[in-house]
Amino acid sequence: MQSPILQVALDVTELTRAQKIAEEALAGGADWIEIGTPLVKSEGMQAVRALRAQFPTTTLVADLKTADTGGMEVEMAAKAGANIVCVLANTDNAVIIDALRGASLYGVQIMADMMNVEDVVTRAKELADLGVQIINAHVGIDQQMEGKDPLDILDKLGDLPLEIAVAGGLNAETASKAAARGADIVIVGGSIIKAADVTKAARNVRDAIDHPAEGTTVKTSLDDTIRELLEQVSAPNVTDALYRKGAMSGLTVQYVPKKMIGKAVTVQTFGGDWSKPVQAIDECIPGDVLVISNDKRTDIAPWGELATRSAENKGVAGIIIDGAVRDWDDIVTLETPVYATGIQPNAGEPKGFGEINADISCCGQTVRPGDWLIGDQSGVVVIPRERAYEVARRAVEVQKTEVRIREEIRRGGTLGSLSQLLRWEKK
Ligand SMILES: O=C(CO)[C@H](O)[C@H](O)COP(=O)(O)O
Repeated sequence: MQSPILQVALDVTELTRAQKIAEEALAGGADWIEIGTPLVKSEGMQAVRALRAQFPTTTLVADLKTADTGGMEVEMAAKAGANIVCVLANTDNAVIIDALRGASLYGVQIMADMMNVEDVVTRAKELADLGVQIINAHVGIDQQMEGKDPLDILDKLGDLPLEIAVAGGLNAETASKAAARGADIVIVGGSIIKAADVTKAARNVRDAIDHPAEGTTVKTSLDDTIRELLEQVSAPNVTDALYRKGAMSGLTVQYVPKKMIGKAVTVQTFGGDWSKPVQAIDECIPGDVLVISNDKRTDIAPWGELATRSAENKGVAGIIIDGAVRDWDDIVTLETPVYATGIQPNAGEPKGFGEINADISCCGQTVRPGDWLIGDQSGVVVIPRERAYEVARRAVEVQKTEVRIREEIRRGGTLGSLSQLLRWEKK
């Protein structure tokens, strides 16, 4: 079986960074270079021209995701130096036909991106009949964050006698599976271009697709998957993934012996009444986070060392109190993260006011039972339970992007120059 082509997608917004990444990816065994949609939107056809000048003989793919003016867009990309132009498969046939006219006039090929196509087999056959040369079984980046898998599309297209590309969050392991399932072109973006060592990451994928293997898939529960993803990231990564939302404020008292990740068990109590907070410990399962609203009272504590010890016995991942905590000298000898807005020696009476597992307001955020929390030395971020998987996936992408930027800073760049900060100021 012939090895698939490895196409590396330059999904960055700065041309100078893209050029360096392309050079490193080719050194690691990439065959084709894709001018990714973010790059072409940020830099225009100049990105294609610059990469053509830099790599005169490399196959360049312009991922325009054309949805209209097929011929015109293909002409622009072809004249700038592209060999293959990507159009959206679910656009009207009029666009595809015009793109194909342009392609034949300027000697380039058309790759049709199957994102959002319902019946992929029927559409792929139609496109092939129209003359499209390459079908891309693609799951877009936002779709990946919701758990969609390009290998499912590939499986449906696998038997068709067409040139098939596959893309969408592939890494060495999944790229190898794609090769084993017959992909002709394996397209990889993030897991190569966000690596500190792009050459090594490209080489890993190259080796993986040169030796295709199905491997074994271990099925894990959704909660375990979310937890595994959040283990890889920081609280700042998560708030970035939430477009700078979700951070709790005022948690100036922090004991963080380890990162805190877990689902909320919420408690509303009043004026230091420690009855509901202590009862809530018994409602927790290992890995939960206790989130307590003391009605913003920092003059009286509903939580202390004995409660923390009890929570630790139950495997609670951490405690957050919008209010005061006491016994701090002892709490800091334990192993459970505790966040609070104040320290105060006096507790209230255990009268039983309040509620367990109601929606509460805590440190500027609404917290509902089952929402996810991540806490580290930077603070605590709340993740709405219905978006937990998606946000965790996005946070991992934020974290991966930082890996590469960190490496570029290590090589002597500055954050401002690398990201061309001034260019992004709102005009
Ligand atoms: O076309 C794209 C996004 O629309 C990407 O280039 C493609 O999905 C490959 O990148 P990644 O491996 O990061 O998903």
